[in-house]
Amino acid sequence: MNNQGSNVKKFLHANGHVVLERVDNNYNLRSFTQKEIEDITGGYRIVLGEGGFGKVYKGKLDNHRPVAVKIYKNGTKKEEFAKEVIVHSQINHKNVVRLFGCCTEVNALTIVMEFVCNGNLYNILHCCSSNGNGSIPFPLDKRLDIAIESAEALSCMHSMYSPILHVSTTC
Ligand SMILES: Nc1ncnc2c1ncn2[C@@H]1O[C@H](COP(=O)(O)OP(=O)(O)OP(=O)(O)O)[C@@H](O)[C@H]1O
Repeated sequence: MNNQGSNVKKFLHANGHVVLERVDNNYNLRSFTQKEIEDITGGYRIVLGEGGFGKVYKGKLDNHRPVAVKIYKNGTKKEEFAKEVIVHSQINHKNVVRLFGCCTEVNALTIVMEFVCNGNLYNILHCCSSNGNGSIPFPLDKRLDIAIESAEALSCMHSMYSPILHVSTTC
């Protein structure tokens, strides 16, 4: 583990001990500085969306891999952030975005994760496409596929050593 990686480890140990007592301690996350996050997002140019904890930006790693970068609001508790990072880092499932790393600098708490290219599920389910003869609702068989795949991901998370509680599920 490089020096930066050990910074993340120290941060998670200091702030996430309640969760760490309940999960395997096997996270392998890259550590980013605030400056690197600025570079990855090209100066926070493209906003993908916004959730309860902060804004999500599109970014690109140095190997050109596209990523989603979630910047937590100032005032987010370090313990809350550490808990999310530790739990997310434990999940290894094809239907859950992979966590690549995080920034633990003061007032710059950020996670860097796999980018999902098909947009927001809410829009897919609630916005109809059009074929010129009126709007076409998203097909039922595809809705069922999404429901099944989501349930598989939730089931995997529930089967983990540390039970995961969901406040919201974003797909
Ligand atoms: N990995 C990703 N790839 C592409 N877009 C994403 C990704 N993660 C989030 N987004 C976009 O950003 C929006 C907000 O994401 P976020 O995770 O903050 O939502 P949330 O689950 O409502 O938030 P919170 O957990 O903070 O309440 C999503 O609705 C989606 O449009």
